[in-house]
Amino acid sequence: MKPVILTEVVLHTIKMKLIAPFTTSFGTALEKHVCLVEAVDESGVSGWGETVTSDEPYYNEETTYTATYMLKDFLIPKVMHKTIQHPLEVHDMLTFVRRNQIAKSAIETAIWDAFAKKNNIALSELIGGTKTEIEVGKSIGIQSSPVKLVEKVAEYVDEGFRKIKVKIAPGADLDYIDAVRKEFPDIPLMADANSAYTLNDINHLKKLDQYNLMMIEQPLAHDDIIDHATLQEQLQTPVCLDESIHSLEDARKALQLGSCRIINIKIGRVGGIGESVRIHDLCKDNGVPVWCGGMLETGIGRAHNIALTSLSNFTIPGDTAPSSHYWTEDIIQPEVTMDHGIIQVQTGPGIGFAVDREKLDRVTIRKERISTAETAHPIP
Ligand SMILES: O=C(O)CCC(=O)c1ccccc1C(=O)O
Ligand SMILES: [Mg+2]
Repeated sequence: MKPVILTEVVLHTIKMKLIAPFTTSFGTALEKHVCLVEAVDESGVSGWGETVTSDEPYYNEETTYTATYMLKDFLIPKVMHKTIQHPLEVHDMLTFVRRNQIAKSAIETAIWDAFAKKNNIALSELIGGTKTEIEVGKSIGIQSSPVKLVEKVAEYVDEGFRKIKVKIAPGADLDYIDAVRKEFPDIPLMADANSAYTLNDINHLKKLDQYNLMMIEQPLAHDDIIDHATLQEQLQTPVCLDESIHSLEDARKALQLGSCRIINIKIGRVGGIGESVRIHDLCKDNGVPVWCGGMLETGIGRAHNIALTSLSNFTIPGDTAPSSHYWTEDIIQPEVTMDHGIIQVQTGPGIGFAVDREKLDRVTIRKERISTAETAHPIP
């Protein structure tokens, strides 16, 4: 296959308003700033990536602005003008910078898209995806009351979503789940705590076992895999890890310790598509199912998620809901749409969606071009 050689990277910083506020145990998001990374190959082909960051460092330590800075001063200079034989090489090229996985993922995913487009192959096919369509779930933020939540769940079940994920936090947990289960005894239902509990809450968390949940996602600290193992031993409900898994090594250790029975793979959180595929394969070899989490992405991040989810061990519906659930207008053509809870995997080259330049320009607040590998810092 033809290698990629980047001659220019364009950073499009955009601001988009969410159609509705999204509340988790760490706060409420009303709008998002993201940096879209356009990686231009010497052939003129552009590949696209997205910093799936939040505006504040509450989910993890990164923000859109820290990610943009890391990209400009360290990560892009490292890959600029290099001959990249295959995008699987990019992960290791970027390990000279510690952590900053979302920033790394933004340029890594752009290179995957550029490489796939240059070689006229769908991203899904390039990574070994076998599914032609994927099942989708809906992640629902914390609502003002259990009644409100039940209304929302009813709406999304009617729309055809294959899984309902409810955000929980102390004070908004058992009553909420109880109300949903009473109304919907059989739907695939799960809870996501975003690290809102500690092991002191173990007896409280055990009460969730009566609701036949598919899993509880990240109940304990964002940086923990030890206490999660203790909790999993005492819970019937499978524990799923999100925040705690940043790499293949983290996943290996969590599985070895028994910290979870399911892993939520987010491309941004683990530093890109290469590492996502490796974690998928490890889980598959160990009989551990995975699913693709969401970060309220624009169409670009959403497109990467769809391609990734085409891998065979993504057996649980993900959080990749259609564009219209987040934005009045997405920046890709066509937008991501869903039919009875199913999204078709794109078959066109790369991510298979085109960036709508006109719509992009309307939400752009800054545009910077980088074409040199020179920086203020020595790059090893
Ligand atoms: O994109 C979606 O719809 C899922 C949103 C979601 O749950 C989420 C959004 C922002 C930060 C963390 C999370 C999470 O999965 O924990
Ligand atoms: Mg989560």
